[in-house]
Amino acid sequence: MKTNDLNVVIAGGGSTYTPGIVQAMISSRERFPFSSLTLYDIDEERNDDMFEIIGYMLEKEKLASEVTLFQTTEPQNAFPGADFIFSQIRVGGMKMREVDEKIPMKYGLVGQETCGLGGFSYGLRSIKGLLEIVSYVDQYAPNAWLLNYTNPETLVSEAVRRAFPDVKMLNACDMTISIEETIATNYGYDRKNWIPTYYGLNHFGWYSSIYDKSVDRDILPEILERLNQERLHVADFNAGDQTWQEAWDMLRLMTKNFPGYLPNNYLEYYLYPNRTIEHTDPSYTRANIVMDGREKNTKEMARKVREQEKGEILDFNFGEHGQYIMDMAVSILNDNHDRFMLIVPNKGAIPNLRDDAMVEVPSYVGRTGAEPISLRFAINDFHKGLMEAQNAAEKLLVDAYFEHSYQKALQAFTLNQTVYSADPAKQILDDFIEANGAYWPELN
Ligand SMILES: NC(=O)c1ccc[n+]([C@@H]2O[C@H](COP(=O)([O-])OP(=O)(O)OC[C@H]3O[C@@H](n4cnc5c(N)ncnc54)[C@H](O)[C@@H]3O)[C@@H](O)[C@H]2O)c1
Ligand SMILES: O=P(O)(O)OC[C@H]1O[C@H](O[C@H]2[C@H](O)[C@@H](O)[C@@H](O)O[C@@H]2CO)[C@H](O)[C@@H](O)[C@@H]1O
Ligand SMILES: [Mn+2]
Repeated sequence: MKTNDLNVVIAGGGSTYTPGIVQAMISSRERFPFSSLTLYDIDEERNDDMFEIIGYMLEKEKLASEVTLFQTTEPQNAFPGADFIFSQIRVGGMKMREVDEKIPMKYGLVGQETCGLGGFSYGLRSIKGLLEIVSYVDQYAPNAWLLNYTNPETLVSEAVRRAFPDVKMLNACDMTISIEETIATNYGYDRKNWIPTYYGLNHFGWYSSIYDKSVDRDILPEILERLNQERLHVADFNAGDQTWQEAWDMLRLMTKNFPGYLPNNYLEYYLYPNRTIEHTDPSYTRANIVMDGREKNTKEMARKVREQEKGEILDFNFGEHGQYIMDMAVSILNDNHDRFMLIVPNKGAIPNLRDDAMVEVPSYVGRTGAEPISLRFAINDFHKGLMEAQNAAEKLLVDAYFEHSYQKALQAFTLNQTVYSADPAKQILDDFIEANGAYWPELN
């Protein structure tokens, strides 16, 4: 494997997260010596905006002569010669995210980007787009590592496992690291000392312990106690974002009612759909907030660069998101065996769960990829029951994708853990078929 002069491709180059990833690449350059960066996107305008912003960042860091920046909408120009590909596409963009969120709400169900039926709608679009990216990697750069952030992670990773079982790919989510960072900054810990044990499906899991090396013991009980006593405030990287404050308040409610474990905040959509519906405005959902915020902000940065405005142009802060994926790349490159939460085939990692479930567990990462840990205990019936039902729903949805099966899609929608009846499941499925059009596979 090449260890310097690395060629990096960002698939979904126009993503609002690209500046954060590039910032992490720049600050990790000694450990991750890259000499070219290619932005690949199907949307030329978004890609060009990002080309301007990233060009400005490289210039500012005096790297413009050391790093060649490319942009392209052609896969045959993007992928050949790549060593690392970071994937963060959003098939259908924010406009379709808005549809995913609003249709279920019309029928009184949770409308969310990755959870519930909105997540299933996004899943059927995203599988198609991500399999395309993996096929380009397979065709043009079979030795490259593909590090994937594209959502919904459990669904896309299940589909890739079936279609490309041998691709060199890691599937990651930044949520656990953001939960840890938020807790650490609120309560005065240094999470660099932590060895967390966590298990679940993506956006559907629990911490069972957090071993702190500085005190040589499990500090999860005291964190749970702190959560019981004190409000958890948004950390600076989500500052001013009311949606995240609501998420942390729901996290506290879950730890109060189901003590002993720290849940992923996304479980609120499955355990308390009534409450999450109550605090969501059905005519102005998260997609609208992001379009009016992060998306406009990115456009504005590109405009300022083009018009050579003076003063502070760069304005973004995604916390550990970029650094987390960069640290994985470094761990592969240097065979570090650092520990990350990854979405991997179970194969005994959770001993009392089916082997072929895609689960999220701590994994050590080195030159040969991910080595997941195996839990030293069987998970409890509450978590197991929730996961088994949700996992079966996800499996059925991926079956529906590959088999073009309406029946399997309806079963998946009905079994989704946010759904109380097959009636709304069918109505929502039919609405989604119409709204997604050619983004979805044909279902017969
Ligand atoms: N795994 C995680 O924890 C995590 C965290 C944050 C974001 N994400 C995911 O990252 C992705 C990007 O999020 P965003 O908010 O920046 O979205 P965005 O819409 O701003 O950016 C996505 C980009 O992908 C491009 N795109 C869409 N389909 C494509 C295709 N088939 N091929 C190439 N490019 C394509 C779009 O044109 C767009 O520029 C989403 O999937 C989001 O859910 C995941
Ligand atoms: O609603 P969005 O698009 O702002 O965020 C949805 C994503 O949320 C999680 O990632 C967060 C992260 O947890 C947060 O702390 C900060 O770093 O921003 C990230 C993106 O907003 C989640 O893990 C992703 O899967 C979601 O796509
Ligand atoms: Mn995530």
